[in-house]
Amino acid sequence: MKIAIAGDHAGFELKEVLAKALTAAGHDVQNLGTHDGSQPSDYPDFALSVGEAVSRGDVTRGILVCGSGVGVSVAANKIPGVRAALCHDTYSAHQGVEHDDMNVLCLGARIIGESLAKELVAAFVGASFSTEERHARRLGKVRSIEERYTAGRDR
Ligand SMILES: O=C(CO)[C@H](O)[C@H](O)[C@H](O)COP(=O)(O)O
Repeated sequence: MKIAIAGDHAGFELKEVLAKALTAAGHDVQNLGTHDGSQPSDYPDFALSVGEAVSRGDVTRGILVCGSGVGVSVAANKIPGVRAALCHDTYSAHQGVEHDDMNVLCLGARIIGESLAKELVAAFVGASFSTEERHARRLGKVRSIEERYTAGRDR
């Protein structure tokens, strides 16, 4: 799977660990920074990079890591076509894909450890959107909300 991953200074170390693990598992990983965790950086910049890669269809999924996971999830969800969520339990990490077609997983490096983060990522990338009609119907309603605010605008 093509996956874009990024994070700010707070997420740098965990992001690097996850990028290596995903590559080792055979995924095509685009590491969009930060590439220097010693320098302060701003989470919206990375949410934009990953969100745009997902929105354009350059990658299938995105992963964002900041201190809490909140900042990147707030920022990424501003981008049309992005369905980002902060998940620190494995049920949400796969159910968010199965029911909600979540395409960006957000993690908080100051909250969880490497082992849980790896399990969350595995649950996320291993899940697929359900074929059951009710989920497609609900996703259509989510898309209608987005279209109400983006109609007529350039992406
Ligand atoms: O964790 C976050 C809140 O969602 C942010 O994305 C940043 O990682 C955090 O604010 C960084 O904090 P710092 O005090 O500037 O290191």
